[in-house]
Amino acid sequence: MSNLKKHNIIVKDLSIGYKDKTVADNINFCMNSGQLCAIVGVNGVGKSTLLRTLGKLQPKLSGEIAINRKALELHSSFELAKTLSFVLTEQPASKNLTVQELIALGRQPYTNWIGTLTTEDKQQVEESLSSFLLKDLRYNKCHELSDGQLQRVLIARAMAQDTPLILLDEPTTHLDLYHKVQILKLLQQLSHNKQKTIIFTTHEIELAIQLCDTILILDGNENPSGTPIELIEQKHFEHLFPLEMVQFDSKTGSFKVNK
Ligand SMILES: Nc1ncnc2c1ncn2[C@@H]1O[C@H](COP(=O)(O)OP(=O)(O)OP(=O)(O)O)[C@@H](O)[C@H]1O
Repeated sequence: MSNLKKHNIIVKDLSIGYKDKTVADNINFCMNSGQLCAIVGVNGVGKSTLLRTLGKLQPKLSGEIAINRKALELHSSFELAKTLSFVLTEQPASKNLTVQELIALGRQPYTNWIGTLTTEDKQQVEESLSSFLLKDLRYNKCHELSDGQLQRVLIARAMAQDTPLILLDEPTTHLDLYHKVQILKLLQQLSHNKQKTIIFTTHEIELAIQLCDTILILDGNENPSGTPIELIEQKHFEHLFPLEMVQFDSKTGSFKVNK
């Protein structure tokens, strides 16, 4: 079942990008278990590239990424399947499965080669269905779901995988404000109640300020990280967007358009 040990991910002097192109460098942060963490920054600054690098979906250019004090590249695929789960916004495959079947796939790292679910696996699937408000939808096909419902299913599958680290690429895209808040609150509960480290990329900076424990701002320079209050006090949100267009109000933690 859930592993309540303390876990962390530490990144030092990380440089990310592609063969002939450095997308971002000078990335340093530490994120601990029980924390909901957002990666924010303008379009194209490298949020998804960083998330994919943290998930070992693409190689780093240089620097260090350590999960539980062990370098990411030294974790075997088998070990990583029990250490981190990755939730992508677009999930093309598996939409013909029912909600329950898709969530049960999260148990793959623990099952035998024909995928037989043990009592513990079934309990974990039930808990995930319940936590993400999916019990009434369990026999629905995934292609019948709304974007918000499908997003909950994909996160529930990651919860069923029961890894200490969960990475999500823009989990609130295409959702209305209510459903964005719903997803982020469910992620917050999961991180706090189950001591997971949950890191997600987002453009919802104001919601991240209200709901996250830690934020990493990719700004192409210092890339500061800290609690929302620390980052506000240090005025890091003020220069995120061109001042003549958008200004940050540190009293309300929100952005205002210059008319
Ligand atoms: N496969 C790739 N090969 C080369 N360059 C890429 C590749 N994928 C992305 N890039 C480039 O890397 C940079 C960072 O892209 P990335 O998607 O990480 O940014 P992002 O901050 O997530 O952007 P957005 O907020 O628009 O989703 C961009 O300049 C992008 O064009």
